Amino acid sequence: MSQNKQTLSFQAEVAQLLHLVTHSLYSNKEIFLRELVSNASDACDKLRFEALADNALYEDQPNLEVRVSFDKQARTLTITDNGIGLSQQEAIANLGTIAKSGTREFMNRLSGDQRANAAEQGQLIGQFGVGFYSGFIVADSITVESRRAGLQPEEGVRWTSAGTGDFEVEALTRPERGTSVILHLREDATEYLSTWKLKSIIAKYSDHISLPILMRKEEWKEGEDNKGGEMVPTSEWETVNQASALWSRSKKDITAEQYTEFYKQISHDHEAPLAWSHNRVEGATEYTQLLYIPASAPFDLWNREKKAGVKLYVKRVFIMDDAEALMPVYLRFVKGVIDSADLPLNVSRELLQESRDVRAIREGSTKRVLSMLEELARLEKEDSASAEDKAKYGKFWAEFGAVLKEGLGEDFANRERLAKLLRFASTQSDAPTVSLADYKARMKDGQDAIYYITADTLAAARNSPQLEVFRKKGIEVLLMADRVDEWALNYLTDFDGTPLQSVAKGAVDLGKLQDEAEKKAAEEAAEAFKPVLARLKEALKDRAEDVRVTTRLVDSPACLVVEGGGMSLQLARMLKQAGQKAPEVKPVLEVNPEHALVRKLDGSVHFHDLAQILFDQALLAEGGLPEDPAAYVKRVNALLA
Ligand SMILES: Nc1ncnc2c1ncn2[C@@H]1O[C@H](COP(=O)(O)OP(=O)(O)OP(=O)(O)O)[C@@H](O)[C@H]1O
Repeated sequence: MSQNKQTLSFQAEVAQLLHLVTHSLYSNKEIFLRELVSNASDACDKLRFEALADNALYEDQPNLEVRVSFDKQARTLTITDNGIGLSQQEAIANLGTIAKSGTREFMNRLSGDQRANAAEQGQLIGQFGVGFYSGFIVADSITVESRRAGLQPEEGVRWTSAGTGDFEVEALTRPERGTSVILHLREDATEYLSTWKLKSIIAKYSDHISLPILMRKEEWKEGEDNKGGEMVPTSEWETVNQASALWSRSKKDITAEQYTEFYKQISHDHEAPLAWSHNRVEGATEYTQLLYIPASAPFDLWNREKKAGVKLYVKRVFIMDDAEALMPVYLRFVKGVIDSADLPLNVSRELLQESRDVRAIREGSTKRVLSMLEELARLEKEDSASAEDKAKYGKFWAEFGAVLKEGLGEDFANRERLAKLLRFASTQSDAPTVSLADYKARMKDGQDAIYYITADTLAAARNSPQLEVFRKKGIEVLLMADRVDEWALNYLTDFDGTPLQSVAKGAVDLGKLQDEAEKKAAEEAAEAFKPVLARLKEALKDRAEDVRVTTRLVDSPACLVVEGGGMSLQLARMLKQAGQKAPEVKPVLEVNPEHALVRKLDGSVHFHDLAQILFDQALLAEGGLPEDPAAYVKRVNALLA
């Protein structure tokens, strides 16, 4: 035993993960090869990238490749790459902890659902893949031998583990750069000691990998002593995948399965995408884009700092993951690859921000994503579309609609296209399926605005007193409860020539929707109510900007509104909750002179208390809280007693 051998423990999460991998039944064992080949390919990408700055890293092996081989007697399967390799410290750090976010998500899912039985857990592993640790699905021990590019041959490392709590590392002399992952196969994994089997798995999962994957050629060997013959490996290697980056191939040569498999590989998503778009763009800026719309939102979608999902390549050379300059923030859910023919290979993130080519790529890609979404929205209404296709836009909207709305404030150039993609719930539709065009088509004669209300929840929006008169007159109101709505709607003042109007802002003007008799009655009521209004104003002068008579209420005594250009009470509350500065909004109290409680005001000895109650109740109905809840309760109780 070498003197420098050390035994180290896995990070607790890794030990937990390995326990799962080795103790669950697994429906899809073969994914281990996909994961290991993908790591090998990533390691080659990293070498190519580092070598841009230091060509010597190629040493005497400029052709990057992955080799897959096996030894039937020893029961080992080996995946070797001549990529970047690992130093001893890197082996300890990277193979002893959980690096990738996909694996973390997988762990979260499992711990979030303790009821899942072993078989279901196994299925989850199959769908997600757990990177390097997938090797333990088929191996009872794994040896990794590696040497980092640029280090001396004697600075190699051997890492060994039986997939229990710990692993060993020792120094190794390894002349060739790169990594070999040697799997010591379990009894029940003998099937992977077969060229045919391995080739078929590579064809299924790894065909699009842009590097050559090599295996030994086989030849027929007659059996001795009348025993049957068999195929045996020769010393010659052959390439067993297409070895050209998927996106660089012609569309017509790529099947839907290949597009889907590629998506799963780059996104770590186990679900098939909703749509993709693959184009070669020519002209002033040349690039290839392969962009996908996922079917489900990742757990961290709300994090606007979250890395974008688009990988940047320059002439097939991988440059960086998460190239945020290539996609606007509001399209951060899009996954894919952009391969530029114009950018310099040594482009940095900083340079990307300033590049005119990148701006052109971002604009082109944004348009492409919007076209994909428009196509999904079109299919939703297309009679001849399959049920699955029809459901796609609804699914997209449920997962990503709120993020797309950010675009209204972020991407002025595409605002009109975005507006057409919006969907809302409304007083006529519980499901968020109403487009602004649908709404317009249903507008009443004489209606000259698109009405909407924002609230903390859909239920609060639906039950808001502000809607009463609209309901009475059968006018549809869009209901909005996404946190982003209020902000986003600031940027959308009209749709197709019709203004959008919040029913909680400004005096309600139903314009031509009110008949003459109604207008006259309202004016008379307001006139008769003037003295009471004056007293209300005085009683509430610290709390309300103004008090006025309204026609928007039918069943409720009062409601709060803000003046036309002001910030809604709901947005002000949201900002406060988020710890941000919000201006003090003094709302207007609108009262319904027809309501019994309001009529009671005149001549009541409790005038002051009733006025406060009226205000507090309007605040409650609108989703807020009285600033002094105890005082409110006391006043109500005093009147009830
Ligand atoms: N063949 C390899 N060559 C060099 N480094 C490797 C190799 N395989 C794994 N590693 C290192 O081990 C780390 C952990 O690998 P693992 O497959 O668990 O996650 P990952 O590859 O980081 O995740 P992702 O698949 O999202 O990129 C890698 O990030 C890499 O640093």
